[in-house]
Order: sequence, then structure tokens, then C-alpha cells
Amino acid sequence: MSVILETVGLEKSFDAVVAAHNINIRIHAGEVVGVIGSNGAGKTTFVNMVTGYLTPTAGQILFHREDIAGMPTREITKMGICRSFQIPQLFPELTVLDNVLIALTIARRGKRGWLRPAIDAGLTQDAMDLLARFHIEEHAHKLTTTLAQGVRKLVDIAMATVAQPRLLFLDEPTSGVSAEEKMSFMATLIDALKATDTSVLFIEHDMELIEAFAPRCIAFYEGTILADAPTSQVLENDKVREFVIGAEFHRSADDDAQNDMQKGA
Ligand SMILES: Nc1ncnc2c1ncn2[C@@H]1O[C@H](COP(=O)(O)OP(=O)(O)OP(=O)(O)O)[C@@H](O)[C@H]1O
Repeated sequence: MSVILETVGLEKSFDAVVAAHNINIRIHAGEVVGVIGSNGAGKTTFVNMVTGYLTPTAGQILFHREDIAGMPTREITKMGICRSFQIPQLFPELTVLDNVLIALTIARRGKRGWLRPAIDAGLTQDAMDLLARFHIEEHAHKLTTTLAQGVRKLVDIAMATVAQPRLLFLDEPTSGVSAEEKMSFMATLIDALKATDTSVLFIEHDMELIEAFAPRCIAFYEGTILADAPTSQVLENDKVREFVIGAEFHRSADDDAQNDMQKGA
């Protein structure tokens, strides 16, 4: 498998806070990689640097061997790196199909393109094909505000793929998706992305999902990489168990306690 992304000695500081220190990562074409780490470990800072939302303090980000560190997000997107956010970025007053049509039009014709009134049948067919790949075509004519959270997230991620990225970052794709739906949601998502051979890095706090869907896992801790190996090895690693999985266990216990308090338990 060829390397599509390589970071070399990547660093990011915010005044005295070192959010990323000596991050060296290689991602191969078509790879699915899970990213874990407790709050403040540096996961988002890493993704923000690669996608152009933050300029690194030092180091290189090589995409197909070209250094993209510090390039504007728009340029990086054009080159083939896209992302989705924890909260879906959809136009609430439009249908699913209209949202996808706008995203497709911008991806193909540039920002001013969506001002053109004509949406041809070919574009609509492409939008429906995209929805079908994510198994959400039945929702095409619904307003996005009426959708269940899992469907909204699939629409959002489908839209993040209109520019046919070679590398896609997903920030907690299952946040807000119900516990019962998480597995099937991820299966649909990963199948759809594998069909186009897109490399995927997804940040996730649920270790069951990491185990089920990421053959490789990168664990962040205090701005550094604690482990980067096949997922079964990473999840067995003593330091990962102590500093990442242990912290996640306490985090979810705190969440449960807070939910109980809100419910008046
Ligand atoms: N814009 C910023 N200004 C100052 N400090 C920041 C900024 N962004 C991140 N940090 C700090 O950098 C460190 C890493 O944060 P980051 O958001 O990357 O962690 P994370 O692993 O994504 O955490 P979470 O799971 O909570 O999103 C933290 O100490 C955070 O407070």
C-alpha cells in the first residue's frame, strides 16, 4: 500500500501548552485508522493541522509527498483531504437531496456555481447514487431537521465525500447516535467509504467501535503518540490501558452519573 500522508516532527504549541509534540504518522491508501485519546490529548489539534485549520509550529505534513503544512483549508480540500465535524453541518431548512445537490454543485463548479439555477438530471442522479451508497436514499425528500441523529450524521459525512477525498477525517462520527444503532451506523459508513477506497481516520471514544472497525489504532496522550500499531496490540498496551482506556472509563462513568442526575435518579 502506498503512503498518502506522512507527518514528520509535527509540533503545535499554544503559548505554554504543547498540544502536539513530535507527531510522526504515515497513512496508506485505503487504510482505516482509529484515533483514541482522552480529553485534551491532542487528537483535534492533529486533525486541525492536517486539514489546514491550524498552522503547525514546526514539522512537515506531506500529502502525496507535497508539504501542505500551513496551506489554506480550501486548497487542502481540493487536493483530496476532507473532514466531518462532531455536529453535522447541514442547511436545516432544506431537504437531504437539496443539501447534497448544493454540496455537489460547489464541489464541481466552485463556490459561485450554486447560484446557477439549473440542476440537471445527471446531478440529481449523482446525488441519489451518493445517498444510496450510504443507505439513506429513502430520506432524500425529508427536511434535515426531521431526521434521526444517525441519519443526519450519514448525510453530513456523505456530503463531506462529494469532492471525492482520498483521505477523510471523522471527528467522533457516532457521537449522538444511540447505543443500539452505533454498530450498524459504523458498518454502513465504513462500507460506503471502502467502496471508493477512501483512507479514513476516525476519532472515537468507544473502544468496541475501534476494535470492530479500525484494523490500526493510534493512541494520543498529552500531545504525543503513545502507541501506533494493530488495534488489538494497542488496546492491550499497558500505558494505553492506564492513560487512555482508564481515562475513558472514568469519563463515561462521569457521563452516566451526570445523566442520572439530570433524570433525577
Ligand atoms: N485554540 C487553542 N488555544 C489554546 N489551547 C488549545 C487550543 N486548542 C487546543 N488547545 C489545547 O491543546 C491541548 C490539546 O487539545 P485538543 O483539542 O487537540 O485535544 P483532544 O484530544 O482533541 O481533546 P477532546 O477529546 O476533548 O476533543 C489541550 O490542552 C487544549 O486545551
